[in-house]
Amino acid sequence: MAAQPSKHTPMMQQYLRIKADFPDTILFYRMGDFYELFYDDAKKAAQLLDITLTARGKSGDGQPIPMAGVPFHASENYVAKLVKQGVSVAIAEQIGDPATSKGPVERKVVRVLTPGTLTDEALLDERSDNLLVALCSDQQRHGLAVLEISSGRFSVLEVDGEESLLAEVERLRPAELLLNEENSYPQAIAERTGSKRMSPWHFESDTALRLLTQQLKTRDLRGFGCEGMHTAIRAAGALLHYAQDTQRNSLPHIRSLMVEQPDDAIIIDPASRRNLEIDINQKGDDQYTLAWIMDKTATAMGSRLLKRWLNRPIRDIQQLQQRQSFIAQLISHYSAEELNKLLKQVGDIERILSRVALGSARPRDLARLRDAFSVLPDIRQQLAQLDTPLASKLHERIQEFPQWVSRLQQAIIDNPPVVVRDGGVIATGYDDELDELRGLSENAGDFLIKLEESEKQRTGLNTLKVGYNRVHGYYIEISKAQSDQAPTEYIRRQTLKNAERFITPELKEFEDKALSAKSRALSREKMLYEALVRELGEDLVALQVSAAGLSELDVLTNLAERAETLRFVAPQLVTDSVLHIQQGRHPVVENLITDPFVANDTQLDPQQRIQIITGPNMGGKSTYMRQVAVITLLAYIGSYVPAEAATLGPIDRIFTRMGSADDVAGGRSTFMVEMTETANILHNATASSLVLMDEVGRGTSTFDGLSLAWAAAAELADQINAFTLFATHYFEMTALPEHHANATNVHLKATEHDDKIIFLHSVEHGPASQSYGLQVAQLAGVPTSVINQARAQLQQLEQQAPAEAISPATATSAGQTPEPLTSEQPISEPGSAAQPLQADMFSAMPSAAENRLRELNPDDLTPRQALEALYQLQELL
Ligand SMILES: Nc1ncnc2c1ncn2[C@@H]1O[C@H](COP(=O)(O)OP(=O)(O)OP(=O)(O)O)[C@@H](O)[C@H]1O
Repeated sequence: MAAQPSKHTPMMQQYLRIKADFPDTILFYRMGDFYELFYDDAKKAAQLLDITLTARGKSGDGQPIPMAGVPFHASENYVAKLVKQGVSVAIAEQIGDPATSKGPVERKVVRVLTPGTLTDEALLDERSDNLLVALCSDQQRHGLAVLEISSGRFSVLEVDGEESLLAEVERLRPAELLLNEENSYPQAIAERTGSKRMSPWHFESDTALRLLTQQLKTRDLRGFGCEGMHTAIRAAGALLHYAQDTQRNSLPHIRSLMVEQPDDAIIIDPASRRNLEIDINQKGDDQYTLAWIMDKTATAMGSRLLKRWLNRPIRDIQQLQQRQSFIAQLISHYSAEELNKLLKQVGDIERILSRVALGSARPRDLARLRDAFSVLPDIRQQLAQLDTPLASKLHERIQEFPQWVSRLQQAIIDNPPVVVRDGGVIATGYDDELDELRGLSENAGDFLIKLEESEKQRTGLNTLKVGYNRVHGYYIEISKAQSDQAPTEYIRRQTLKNAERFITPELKEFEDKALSAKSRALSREKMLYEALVRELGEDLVALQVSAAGLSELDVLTNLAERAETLRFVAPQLVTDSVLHIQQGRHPVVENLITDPFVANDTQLDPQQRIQIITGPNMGGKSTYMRQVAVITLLAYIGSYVPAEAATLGPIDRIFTRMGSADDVAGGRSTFMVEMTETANILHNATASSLVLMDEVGRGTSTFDGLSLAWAAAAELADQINAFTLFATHYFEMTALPEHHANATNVHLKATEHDDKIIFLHSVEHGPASQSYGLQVAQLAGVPTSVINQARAQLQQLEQQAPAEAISPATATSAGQTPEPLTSEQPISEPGSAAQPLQADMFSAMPSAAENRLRELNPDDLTPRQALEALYQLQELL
């Protein structure tokens, strides 16, 4: 990039010296009222910030130096924009005095802002976590360290295999991800916005251990329960070093290390996380997500905790039951509303406390702490009235800080300004010396008026005025006409067109005192303020524990309010392997539609493990399946659920294979995405998993798709035995229960009236009898001419229908008499036999493929065999 530093101007040499320490960071180099950026930094910033790229002087090789600049006063916005795009920024300020400097003024990097280490309120989204994550791997074992620097929460975990790793990264959504250069990662990780590759030495074991024990002030890490977690500890070391380095701070608010065990939580893979729209919808914002409906928390810290809970449902039944009984108490005591009001006054003390720890708390932060602390007694009083173990725990964790309430009330004015720099933060009466200094500078006005009066009288000059300007300080002004009558002790300072200005020894002495009093008052104020922040920092542990307790209280209060408002009930969490939901609802859809929501039952247990769900498009299949997952997820964060009753057994993972989108970035077709997700489910689901499959096989030809769908469902029913909801348009799939006793057919009911389809959205036993594809197309606005043509085509196909049923299970079993194809079946006859709705595709197939397909019995295929068979078929075709 740059030529030899010595060939440059002294200023450029200084720039390059500083830049050498920040190779992967955009350097903002302060020059007067601008921050200037050079070389590649300038090019990159010009592109990312849409600012002009210019050039300055010549570098050693005679080439102009690319340059871009941003005005100093608007820099915050530019920095925020860069950091949001995953770029780190270092800010070099002038720290030397230009008047006395020989050569360029001394400059130093005073702040480094990286996407994962932000603490400034203005740069953070208050209702989402902003995480720094480091990753270190040893073959299939992946260690992750996670830090939220704006709260001090620091945790480690280890997972096996790439799928689990991707699931964790998707859950955490790090703003910045530090990767060990030595390891190789899938594209979704390596090319994530905010990924940074670091040299292996950062991940060195011994250094990690030393750094961690120093930070946590312990001899070893035994007390944290992370023995044997070698890769996670190495990641934690790299992370801590990076955070300390960029913050230039010892991070005193990081005092503990939490270990997250994967088995403690229900695992949700990335695809399911997207499909269930937990706190981000498929478009990437939070509209109509589960969090959107569930989050009415009073504080931003509560909102962040709720999202963490929703993204990581837990499996500890005792803990969940404690949450449930706490919610029950809040409801029966009508305390949710009152608590919500009090918590609103608490605000986001979690982030404020970390700014206290980092020494960057602003005056308004302290005012907010003062207001927060003053409601703690009322909050504790509310808690004391509740009689559950969790209420007692929270009562214990949330402390009162009366000493700080009165101290902050005395110290800080009611509505302090944003920064302490210009003063006016510390209240009168808090410090005598400050009051005296302020008195001196504030009484200046009085003194000058009095001086003007007495001088006028003494000299008899009626044009005499006392004034002040920034260059010459205080002066006495007399008009030109009277100026020759000025007393002899007046010393001339400035001659104007119509007046002369003078100074007197008395005025000079006053000036010295008044001006210095002002700056002394400011520095005294700053000193007092910093001392206050430091002292608060000494109580950090108790304050942080209370903040965490308040966040939890906020989430539980919110869940109680939501349960009441949205008519939820407490689910029963049992150890039996069942999933029984009575009159379940989808909380988001229910709140979005204007028609009444049709509630539905779900019955999955050892006898009925898999539901084959059929019904027309738009009938409500996806909504029904998602509602089961959402109810499960809510139950496993301790929330009440949208149903009349629910009994849920242990769940280890939630899988969904729904919707279909190309992975253009990853170079995978719709079908490939679908199959990858299906393979993941078949490899990882267990008898305690909840599996939702929607239209598996849709992305390929009918027979490939059907065979695969059948094979996957059979595997789930027989081998895996997972709780499975399997929605399909392949009507042949409704024959599955004939072959698998634990499978059952249900369908979404619809009816026809005047040639129009009416969706009833109720889940009924048995397979659907009609697909209504044309009616739905009509409803969607497909032109009548096209619908008519399609109807004619359909009739023709029906007439050509084969004399053989084509369900994959019957394709090989000879001698079965199939039903003729028709679209005029009665609607939803429970238990009616499978009605093949597909046209005969065999006739259109090359015979080799046809023979191969007829040989297959997907019932007996393992997932791998099914995939292999599919590829063979594709080749044959
Ligand atoms: N239980 C219900 N009560 C009331 N309305 C519902 C219900 N379920 C679904 N709906 C309405 O029907 C619409 C379509 O539902 P959904 O997407 O679940 O249908 P689908 O059968 O999965 O359709 P497709 O097969 O085309 O994907 C929803 O957006 C909602 O407006």
